[in-house]
Amino acid sequence: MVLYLDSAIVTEARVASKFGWISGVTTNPTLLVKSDLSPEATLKELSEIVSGELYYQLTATNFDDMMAEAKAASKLIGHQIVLKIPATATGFQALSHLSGEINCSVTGIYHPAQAVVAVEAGAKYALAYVNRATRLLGDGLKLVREMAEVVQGSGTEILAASIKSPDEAVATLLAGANHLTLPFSVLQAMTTQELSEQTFKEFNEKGRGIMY
Ligand SMILES: O=C[C@H](O)COP(=O)(O)O
Repeated sequence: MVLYLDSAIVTEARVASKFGWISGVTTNPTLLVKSDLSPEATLKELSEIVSGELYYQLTATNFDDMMAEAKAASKLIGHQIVLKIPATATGFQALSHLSGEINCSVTGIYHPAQAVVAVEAGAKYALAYVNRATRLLGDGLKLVREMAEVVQGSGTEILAASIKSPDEAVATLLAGANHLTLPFSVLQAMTTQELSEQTFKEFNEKGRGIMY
């Protein structure tokens, strides 16, 4: 399992990369627009900050433009790129042409059948939007469970996104997701528990180590 930061804010990526346990950054058009820099400058900066994978979501909607955008993004980001390709008929066609040369994921999956096509077209990752699917379909965890079952044994792994809390992150992994991408606030929240803070305060008040 790996954890990614789901953000295009350069300062967040800088802090998260220093955590030491974040394997890359996922972006999408609405995250990129929140950056102070242009999408190109943001992606360039992120590629320098992050040592692992950097996800870029295609915005083109026809096949030829998707291919051109994929090549431009690949040139800009380099070997760290993972393309996020929309789960549409044209997207799957683009995926089958691109997956031999660039690491690709399929994004915006709302039905396990789309995950089956993602496998056949060569996706490295299939993305489930957990919270969004719960809001739109009633049960995002069921979607994750079914996707995990249909891709089992293939070369495609489930990357879960749209996760709003540590509880939802854990439930998503228990439902069968292989990897998670999380907003900065959720990553931070996952490190902090009031009881842990209290426990170590108590130890340190009652005893001492070699330094203090
Ligand atoms: O790129 C996908 C995002 O993680 C979706 O998250 P959201 O549903 O909060 O926009």
